[in-house]
Amino acid sequence: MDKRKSVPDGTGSSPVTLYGEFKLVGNRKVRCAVSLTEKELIVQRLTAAPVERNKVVLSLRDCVGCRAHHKDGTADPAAYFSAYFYPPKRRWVSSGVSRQRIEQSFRLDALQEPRANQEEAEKWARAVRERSARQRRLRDGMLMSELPRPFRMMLLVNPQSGKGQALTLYNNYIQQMLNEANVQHTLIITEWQNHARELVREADLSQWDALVIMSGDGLLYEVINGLLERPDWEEAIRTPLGVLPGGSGNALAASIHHYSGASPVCSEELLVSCGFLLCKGLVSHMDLVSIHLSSSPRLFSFLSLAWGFIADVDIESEKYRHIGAVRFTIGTLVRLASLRIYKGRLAYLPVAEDGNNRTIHCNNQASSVSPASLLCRPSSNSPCQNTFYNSCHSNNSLTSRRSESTSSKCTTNALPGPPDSLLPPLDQALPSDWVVVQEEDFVLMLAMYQSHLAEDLLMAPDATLNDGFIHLFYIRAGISRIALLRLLLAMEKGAHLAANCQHLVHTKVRALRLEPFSPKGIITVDGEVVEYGPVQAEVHRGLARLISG
Ligand SMILES: Nc1ncnc2c1ncn2[C@@H]1O[C@H](COP(=O)(O)OP(=O)(O)OP(=O)(O)O)[C@@H](O)[C@H]1O
Repeated sequence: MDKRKSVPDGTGSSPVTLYGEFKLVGNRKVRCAVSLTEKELIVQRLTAAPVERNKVVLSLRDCVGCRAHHKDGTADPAAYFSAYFYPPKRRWVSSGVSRQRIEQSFRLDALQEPRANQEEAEKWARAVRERSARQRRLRDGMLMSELPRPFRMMLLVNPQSGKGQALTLYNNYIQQMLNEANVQHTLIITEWQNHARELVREADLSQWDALVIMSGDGLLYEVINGLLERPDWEEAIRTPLGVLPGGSGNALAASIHHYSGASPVCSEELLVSCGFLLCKGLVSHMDLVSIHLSSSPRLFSFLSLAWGFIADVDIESEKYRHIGAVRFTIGTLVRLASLRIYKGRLAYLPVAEDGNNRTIHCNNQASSVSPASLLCRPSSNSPCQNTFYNSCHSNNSLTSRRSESTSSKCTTNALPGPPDSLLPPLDQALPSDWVVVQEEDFVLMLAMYQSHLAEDLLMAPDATLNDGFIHLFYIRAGISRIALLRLLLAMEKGAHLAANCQHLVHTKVRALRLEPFSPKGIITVDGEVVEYGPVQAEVHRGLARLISG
């Protein structure tokens, strides 16, 4: 059966390493010539019709799994093997491409002995799996790290996320894909806010190869913060994370879909795409950003920090949650109708030309620091004269600011998680190499570390998973409603940066500080409301690991 021959009408890209002739499951009358190369599974029906019409060539890059099986409790001596593919296919009704499931199942009955048929089926299933794993690991000529097989996954599903359909989506799409890929998973349905955070804070992580959420971005925010609250945070945050879109925004899911090189898709197609990437199990590093607020503990963020128009729309549209992602459109129109100006002070540490930024001690002296050295208290002898405070408020005496700051502590050091080497305490003046934005009237401030802010908002088109940048956007006051609407519409395809709008500023930074002036307002981190008031942030390049295909 295994004749190891070249198939004369193969694709010619690589030689056939395994060949067999089997019956097609579902149509036993049809026999097929099945050839396996290093890159493809080629199935050719042995009928009189012209060859090209009878041939299916499936790339092993698109294969999530292959298994051998037989029919229990029957006298049938045959064995079977089934391979599962999710190739990108052109849509029928609209332009674009989405992944669609193809199963190829074969019946092996050439031998009398059921055991011999089973062994042959297992040999094929193993060969398909091994070759598709090799194809997965080699992406763009680069060797990617891969989760072990089979991998054990904790899958946290928020039944309330989005339109409340995450569990149904799991049942309809994901369960089957995970079984096909032989991913062992334990399903945990979250029951209250912070349930996921508590679970991962206490979990025995040696039991899991990956922690995956099926929800909106809020549940991943909980998982990341839960991991970084552990005493063993350094090891814990290395646990590969995964996302399956089940919320209304699904920004990280849309970002990893975008990084995979795929074109925009609708929600259910995004779910299949992310399910496929999850089954492939390729792991990359992902940037995290530490966030300091006045009196709350330090937080970690994987997506965004927002103030002004976008934060308001996100939170004010919560009341339309039942209608899904359309809530953002309605929220945008409502807020546009009564456009607000947000007053505050914004400063940032730009990305240095050489790509490196100096680090500071708590006393603002520039040098590289060890975590232990950050345990110091801020010095009253700061050498930095051109500070955030004194450059913006010349009537505020530096001395009085300094006396305030000497009472503050470097709060990061008492907590688990990496120390922040670029940030002085929040109530202390900023170093001289920070840029202070001259304007103090804004329509919005948005710091992004991934490409998408929502499924249909490509905010930072050139962002990558671990570029080490905070992509800082702000829109100055004075923009007309119509110009703002045009910008927001352009964001859908990431065209806003080319729109030449004088009011929009985009820059790449390592750290930032925002000090809103109004006593009330909304600040969001990864779409979740946090304490309103002064806030600062620093990026930690590649701190987390994400299954991203
Ligand atoms: N069973 C539950 N009941 C109520 N809230 C929950 C439950 N499980 C999780 N949560 C909370 O729901 C909040 C929203 O979740 P999530 O962000 O994942 O969904 P979403 O808001 O619909 O999606 P998106 O952020 O994409 O808009 C999170 O803060 C999470 O803590």
